[in-house]
Amino acid sequence: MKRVYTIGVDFGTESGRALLVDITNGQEVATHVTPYPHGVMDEVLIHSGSKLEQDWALQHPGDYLEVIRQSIPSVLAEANVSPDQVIGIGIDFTACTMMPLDAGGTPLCMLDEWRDHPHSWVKLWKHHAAQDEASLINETAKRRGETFLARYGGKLSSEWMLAKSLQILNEAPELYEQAVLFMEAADWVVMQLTGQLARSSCTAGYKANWHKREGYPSRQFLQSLDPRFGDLVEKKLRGPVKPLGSKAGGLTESMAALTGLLPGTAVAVANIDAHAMVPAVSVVTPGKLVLAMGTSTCHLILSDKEVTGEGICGVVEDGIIPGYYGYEAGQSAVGDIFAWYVDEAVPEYVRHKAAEERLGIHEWLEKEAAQYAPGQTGLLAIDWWNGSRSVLMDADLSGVILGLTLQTKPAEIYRTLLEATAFGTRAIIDAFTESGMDVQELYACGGLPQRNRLLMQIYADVTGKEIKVADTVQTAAFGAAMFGAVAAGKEQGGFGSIVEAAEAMARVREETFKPIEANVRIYDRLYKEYKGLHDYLGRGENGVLKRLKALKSGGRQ
Ligand SMILES: Nc1ncnc2c1ncn2[C@@H]1O[C@H](COP(=O)(O)OP(=O)(O)O)[C@@H](O)[C@H]1O
Ligand SMILES: O=C(CO)[C@@H](O)[C@@H](O)COP(=O)(O)O
Repeated sequence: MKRVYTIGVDFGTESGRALLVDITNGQEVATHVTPYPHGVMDEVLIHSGSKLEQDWALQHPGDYLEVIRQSIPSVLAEANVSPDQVIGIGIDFTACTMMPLDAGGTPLCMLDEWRDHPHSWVKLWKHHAAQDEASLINETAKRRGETFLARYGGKLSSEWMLAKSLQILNEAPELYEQAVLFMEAADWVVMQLTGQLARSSCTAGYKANWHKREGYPSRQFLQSLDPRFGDLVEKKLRGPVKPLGSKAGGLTESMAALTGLLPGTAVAVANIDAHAMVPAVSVVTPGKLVLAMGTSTCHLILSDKEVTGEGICGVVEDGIIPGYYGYEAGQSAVGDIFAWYVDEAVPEYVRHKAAEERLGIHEWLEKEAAQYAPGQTGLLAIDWWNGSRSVLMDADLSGVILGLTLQTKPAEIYRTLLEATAFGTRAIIDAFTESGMDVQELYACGGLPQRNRLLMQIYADVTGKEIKVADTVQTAAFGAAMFGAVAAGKEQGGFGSIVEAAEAMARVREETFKPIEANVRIYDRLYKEYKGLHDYLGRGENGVLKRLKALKSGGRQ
């Protein structure tokens, strides 16, 4: 019997990777990573070298095509698989990562006349410079009693499509006028692969406030933000919204030539990275919270009921698995906090010791940090290095470390940062539970659980719950590959639904992380302190973090 395969391509924050998977048993046959040549632009713009303002984060769309050009042929070659054995492709992306396009679908930043304008580039998910627009959107939606607001925890994020689009209108009306479409990078890549404009119900639902029955926010609402914003949906967000799991189209001749695949190969409607991981860890039913842990963490859970509440970044019907309401919450920085510490704040002697012991800096710090018992560092941190997505949805908050002394060691700080992110996750679990959701089990996936065992034990101890870990190295790409198999359909050797695909392909490791009772007790006490500080600094009782930010940006508050 001829073996058949699918390819999942995961577009992360720093790089993109392709994964070739055997459909019959879910075996990961070959993988290839392409770092983005231009990385994340958060200081200066390429070409002109002009300085970017605070909280900007841009990307180059050409880098996404580079991933396709390099990584797909590489996995085909490594696996020695012939193109006719690959029945489908699925992609997943960070989101909301959006860009303005001209009438031909070319990103404005790729045109000479616009390339020196920062607003012409891809705004990466962690571009946080649209907080003023997000605040206006939230106040206006609240005042008008817009029904969509409750589905997003009562607050839309500065990371999302409405805020980012409104920022373009406010700061670059001439560019806004010129843009024929605004598109999620996820959907743009699918358009490059298929030549078809197909927006994903997942990207539209979670990031552009689209609803299966109600559609996007109304013209009247958009107009009330700015009269020029009224036609955002008809003009710039136009295009069919297709359900997750469906086929967006077939691979074009030119993309077939570029990738080495056959023209017409089924391409799935795009997915968000974190959301693709849910079926990839075999979660297709309610009660199981999936932690997609990488640069940031997304928390995803299914339910058969629709509830609303603080901390829920979005609830979308059929948004993750058809037939269920999919819930998302998140922490805007997790791995990024650890990376900040390692890159910006670790003393030279740590680098020497790690090199002497032939360990990476993270690994050395993890080993040393594991020597401390919970509470023994005397430190406590709040994980807002990139603002708070859940539960406060406020990009203007910043990180805090409490309890430093002259004796504090780098490994103690590192441990404290790991703990802070675990407390942030516990606050999200509490918020879900308070909203009426039953969180029974935790499933961890993404890059972090594979890399840092101490982190996973801390999460088990802080949450008091056993954690199952994905048995895939590239969980998001694996999920995307599963959707590729569903888009190909049964006739091609694929699957009739994502649930069938999960039964055949997905798995978790046998080893789990179990809470250690003595640690749980101490972390319960520390979590109370975290929550107290979280509410004091985050809910307005003491606005010092915002005042510091205002001072930094030259404000006089
Ligand atoms: N051993 C480690 N312990 C903790 N964090 C790590 C370790 N190694 C890498 N990281 C962090 O993991 C993050 C990358 O996660 P990954 O899931 O691979 O990427 P992405 O989120 O972009 O898909 C980076 O922020 C990096 O700092
Ligand atoms: O916000 C979402 C998903 O909703 C993510 O794309 C975003 O947090 C980025 O994820 P990574 O941490 O780069 O994996």
